Amino acid sequence: MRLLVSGGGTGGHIYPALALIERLKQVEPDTEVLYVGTTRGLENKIVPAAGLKLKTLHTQGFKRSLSLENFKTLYLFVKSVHDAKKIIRDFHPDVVLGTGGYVSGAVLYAAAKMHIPTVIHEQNSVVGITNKFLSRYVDEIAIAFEAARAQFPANKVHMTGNPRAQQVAANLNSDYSWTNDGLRDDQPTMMIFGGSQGAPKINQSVVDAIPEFNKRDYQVIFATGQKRYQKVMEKLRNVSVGKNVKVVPYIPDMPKKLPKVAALVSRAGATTIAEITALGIPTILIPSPYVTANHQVKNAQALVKKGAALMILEDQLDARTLLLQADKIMENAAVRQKMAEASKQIGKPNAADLLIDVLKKAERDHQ
Ligand SMILES: CC(=O)N[C@H]1[C@@H](OP(=O)(O)OP(=O)(O)OC[C@H]2O[C@@H](n3ccc(=O)[nH]c3=O)[C@H](O)[C@@H]2O)O[C@H](CO)[C@@H](O)[C@@H]1O
Repeated sequence: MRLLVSGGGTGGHIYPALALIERLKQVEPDTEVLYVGTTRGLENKIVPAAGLKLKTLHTQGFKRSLSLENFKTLYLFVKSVHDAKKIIRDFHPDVVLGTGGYVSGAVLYAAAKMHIPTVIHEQNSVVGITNKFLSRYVDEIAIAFEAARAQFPANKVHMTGNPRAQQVAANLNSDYSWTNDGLRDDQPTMMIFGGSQGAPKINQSVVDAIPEFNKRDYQVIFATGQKRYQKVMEKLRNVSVGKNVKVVPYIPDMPKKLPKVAALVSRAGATTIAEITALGIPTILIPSPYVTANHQVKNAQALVKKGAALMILEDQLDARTLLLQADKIMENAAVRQKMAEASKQIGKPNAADLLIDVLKKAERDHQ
């Protein structure tokens, strides 16, 4: 299959696309892929690192209020659609897949206008603005939360789950050793990160909790977010960081590390949730309050209701609440076991295969 993929901005849109590509190449080794992203997003780092060809377009989001910037956004959209058509003509894909972010709006719109089979993947329970716009034009729509179904034209929707789930599930027997990070393999390890970019309030709470974490019988690996690392390191200048705590800017090889994690503290982004539930990782979710329609709280509640996760709302987050919940999970293996079982019940470990079926359907129906 010649597949053109577009999705960008944050890891939550990029990793599902990469997971799908990895699986497609396994089942169809002669697959050719081209990735189209934005000039500024995380994809500029992650996509070439995965050995894929990347082309970029210059796009930006609409402001919700009336603003002159919106004229520029409109201009950039029209120009991006024009540039996307050229990229599509040169690559001549069999199918075009969009995984969200403004750039996929231009690319999928261009492809639909050129009568090329199109599929979008929505990772969230509340549909993103780009996918909502595209839903009129594309052939098929794949979702990961049942709650998204009613927000799309019913005849196009397929429940697939998030392909990242299948990718991490395939690594279940990872032989990763924490000694690579200066930690030990004989202590339970808690991983902490605030989504793909890090989160200031989570970072501050972890910094404040480090003197206590130093005394625990468990380990902590904490990713600050690439751009927030310096700031955290400045705050830690006068704090001693114990041997059982490791602070890094970003964790690039999650599929290898996640199966070795005893528990996780994270935002409630859709892709993180797909990973947690595919592996059954007991988690403390701290939903981002800065997202459309507070959708991370809805994502998180789906797990909390089933006993698969605990939740701390951001306005209640500090070192004390974090430590309280962390100890509850990390100091009791039976609690972790129960949460893990509940979590696995929600997981969709064959999501990539189901999405490939949808791509094939779009291709077939065009013939
Ligand atoms: C603030 C915002 O708009 N967040 C949205 C964004 O989240 P964002 O991209 O932050 O979050 P997600 O949780 O969906 O995905 C994060 C991804 O980054 C990975 N990761 C994270 C940290 C790290 O050090 N290394 C690493 O590889 C995680 O394993 C995961 O695969 O897109 C998601 C999917 O549309 C939405 O649900 C989120 O609400």
